[in-house]
Parts: sequence; structure tokens; C-alpha cells
Amino acid sequence: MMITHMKNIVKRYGNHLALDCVDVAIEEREILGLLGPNGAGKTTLIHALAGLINIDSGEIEVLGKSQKNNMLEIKKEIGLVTQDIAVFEDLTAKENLEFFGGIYGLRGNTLKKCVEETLEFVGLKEYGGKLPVKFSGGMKRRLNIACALIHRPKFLIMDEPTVGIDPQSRNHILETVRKLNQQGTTILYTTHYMEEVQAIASRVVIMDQGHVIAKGTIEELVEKIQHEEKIKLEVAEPTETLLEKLRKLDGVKQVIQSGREIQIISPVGSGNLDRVLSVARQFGGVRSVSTEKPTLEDVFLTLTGKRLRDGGEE
Ligand SMILES: Nc1ncnc2c1ncn2[C@@H]1O[C@H](COP(=O)(O)OP(=O)(O)OP(=O)(O)O)[C@@H](O)[C@H]1O
Repeated sequence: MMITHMKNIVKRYGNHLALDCVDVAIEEREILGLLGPNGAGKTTLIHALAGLINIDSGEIEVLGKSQKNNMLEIKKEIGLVTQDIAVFEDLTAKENLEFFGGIYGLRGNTLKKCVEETLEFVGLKEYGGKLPVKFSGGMKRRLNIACALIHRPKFLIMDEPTVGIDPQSRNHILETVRKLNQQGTTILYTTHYMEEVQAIASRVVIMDQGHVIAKGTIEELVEKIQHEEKIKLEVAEPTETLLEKLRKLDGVKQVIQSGREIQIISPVGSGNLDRVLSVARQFGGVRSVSTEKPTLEDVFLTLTGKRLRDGGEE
């Protein structure tokens, strides 16, 4: 069964088309990774799905029901982990959970049990009585997740839940996501970190400038560019003239520059390595050159022409 189907979603902010006929379906019990550079429309899509903004046209179904007429009912089944941490700093971790649980109608012993279990689940059992103001970034993120989980939603939507935290907390969060999924929760996971998607997602949707530009399993997406070869070149000075000469080489499909590194995408077997080297040498300052097999990061780069973390928060 599909947990959600967002059909032909259009959302404008003034003249700006933030979502242009976006179609995304998520199967029950999967972890869908939603990738896209800044401004791709990921948060807009998530907010539309969670009923926080109105869309201009299109249709959203959640658990087989139209969102339009069943929003209250649907909200009970959804948990939203927002990009900005949304917890009360002057309430303890436990009180935060009691507050959010109360909103979902949990009361008495049920609420107490849910609070305790959720604190334990996110690894904050010992910190229930503490104020989040004393927490590390990672602990605050975990509390933020706990608040979205308190009512045991079937469908958890996570908007960049690991931004700005230490690797240990990040691993803890990824482990939590995996555990939740194993227990039957469907997850929509947005991130700027490609390796997170590779670690947990069963399927990926890539967005850019309000469009879905690719979707499939990681293997399916990488397969799409299997016939391409990536040459990585590092030079002292990547001048526009050098980039232009590389673009004009036979069979070169794309030249992407990021700092001193230049990536040249050509069909496999084009023999472009020698040509790239000889052009680069004319400009001097070649620091290194290598060829690599495509990865999900390359799929992203090839499709969007951008690195995932360009301008993104680290
Ligand atoms: N409330 C708003 N008013 C006007 N424009 C907006 C508003 N919210 C988003 N936008 C614009 O819509 C586009 C999509 O933004 P959105 O936040 O959905 O992107 P995103 O993929 O989530 O990016 P990020 O990774 O930076 O969070 C951007 O160009 C953004 O500037």
C-alpha cells in the first residue's frame, strides 16, 4: 500500500514556481531519501505534505485518503521533524514530550508510558528532567525527533535531521531511523548528506529547481550513468579558458568545476584521459588526475550540475 501519493503538485510563491508538477509516491515501510540542492523545493514539498502550506494545484493522498477532506485524521498518522529545532527551551525534555503528546490526545498513564519509551528510544532517558538549553546540538536534534514520535506515527517526515551535529549523534539518529523503519514506520528523509541516503534509503528522489529530475533505487540511478566515465583533475588555477577547452574535447558531456577540482564526464572508453591531461598541461599546474566509477554523488552532479552541499549547511 502507498503511504502517500503527491500528484502533480504545483506551488508558487509570487512569481516563483517552487514546485512544478511534482509527483512523488511513497510505499508503506520504505525509507525514501529526498535529495536536492538548496532551493530545490524539498521543504516546500514536505510542508505541503504535512498540511502546513496550501498548494496551488495537485492532489495529496495519505494512507489512501485525500488530504483535502481528512487533514485532522491524517495529521494523527504523521510525525514531522522540522529543519529548525522546534522544542521549548524552558521546558524539560520530559515536559516537551508531555506537551506534544497532549496535543495528540495522549493522557494519563498512556502519555507517561509513551514519554518514557520515547526518551529511551532516542537515548535521552537520563536527561528527561533536564532543560534542552543545556543539551548539545545532537541531543537537541534527538529531542526534536522524539517530539515528532511521541504519538507513534505510521509515517515520519524528517527535514534534514542531522544538520550541524557531531558524528556520534548523527550515527545515533541514523540508527534510530533504521530501528523505527524495522518496527514498521515509513520514513521520508531529506538530507544534504549523500552518504546518509546511501546508508539508509531504499529509494531516492532527486529534485532540482522545483522539479523531480530522477527517482529509483540507488542501483537504478547509478546504472543510468554506468556508461559514463569520470575524470577528476586538480589544477592550480581552473581558468575559464581551460574549462572551455575541456568542454570542446570530443565526447565530453559535462565539465563541472568546484574550487580547484574539475570533473570531466565522457562516455566510457572515450580515451579522454590522455586528451584531458595534454590540455591541462598546456595551462600548467596539474596537481592530480584520476578516473573513477560513478557514485550516487555523480548521478546527482550529472543531473543537477551542482554538488549536493554547494551552499548547504554543514
Ligand atoms: N515562504 C516563502 N516565500 C517565498 N519564497 C519561498 C518561501 N519558501 C520557499 N521559497 C522559495 O521556494 C524555493 C524552494 O524552497 P525550499 O525551502 O522548499 O527548498 P529546499 O529544497 O528545502 O532548500 P534547502 O535545502 O535550502 O532547505 C526557493 O527558491 C525558496 O527561496
